[in-house]
Amino acid sequence: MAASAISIEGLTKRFGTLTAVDGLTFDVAPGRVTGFLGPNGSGKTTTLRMVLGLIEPTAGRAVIGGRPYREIPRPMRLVGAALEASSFHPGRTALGHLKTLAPQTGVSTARCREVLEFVGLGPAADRRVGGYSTGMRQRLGLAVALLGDPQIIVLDEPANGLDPQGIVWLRELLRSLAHEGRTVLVSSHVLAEVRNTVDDVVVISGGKLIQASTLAEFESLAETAVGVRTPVPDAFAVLAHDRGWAVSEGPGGFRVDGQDGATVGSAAFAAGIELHQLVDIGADLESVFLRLTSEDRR
Ligand SMILES: Nc1ncnc2c1ncn2[C@@H]1O[C@H](COP(=O)(O)OP(=O)(O)OP(=O)(O)O)[C@@H](O)[C@H]1O
Repeated sequence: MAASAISIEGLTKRFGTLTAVDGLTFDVAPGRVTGFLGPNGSGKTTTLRMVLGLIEPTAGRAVIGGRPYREIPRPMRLVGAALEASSFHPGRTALGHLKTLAPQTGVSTARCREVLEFVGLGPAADRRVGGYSTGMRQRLGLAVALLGDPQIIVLDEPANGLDPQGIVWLRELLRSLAHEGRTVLVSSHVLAEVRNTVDDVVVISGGKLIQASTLAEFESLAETAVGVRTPVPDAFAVLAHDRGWAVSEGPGGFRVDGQDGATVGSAAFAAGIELHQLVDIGADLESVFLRLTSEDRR
């Protein structure tokens, strides 16, 4: 397989006068989980629908394993996708649903049962999907995606409707799929939801690419901060003022933005200021995400 499992070049989709996806170019690498991030309505689903050959691009192209989706023979053996969790026939059982997909995927009924077990739907395999919770539908969507044991997995907001336990389970599952060398592309409008899951991020806003990098590079855009507790807040406030630190005071103590613990600790020590707590507060990635995606880049 080519170095990038999914390759998107100048991908554009217009609906009338609305440009939903605007000249997107990025690659998705195998062996990694890539988060496809953007606010509601930023064009994620439209992009994924083009990747999966469900709608035609207005311009540009998307290729999977070197060819457009529609040219892949038995695509479900190469690419597994879950776009909408709600589009299952409510009268069908989960097993019945997978069995209808088995011939085109070239898999057995045993494989259908196996994959339902794998996503935690074993006990519910023979129940009608109409009675499923949102989380169960998400799991069924995953079962469909994984049915053909594909190398490339594309999931649209798979964490929606999952409870916290389900989210942890999903995270482990996606990590293990990537660990096996598979390509995992997963969309979300909630950065926090995927932050512990993804290796790479592709961030879009208004249909345009904002950032495509490793998560670590993305995190480096965020400013660090330090939390401080001191029995002598007035003295600390004077020190912060003297140093020109951006400081705010809350019920839990001070927050110093843009500094690290070593700088603040040394300065306090030199000034003879007693500290009872000094903590590095992790980079505030959520605010970077909001800032990047709310700026008007159109
Ligand atoms: N078939 C369509 N006809 C007209 N407009 C559409 C169509 N599909 C999507 N859009 C519009 O394109 C824009 C992007 O929608 P899209 O569903 O791709 O965003 P999204 O990032 O997936 O959002 P969400 O997180 O809410 O699912 C939106 O303004 C949407 O209303």
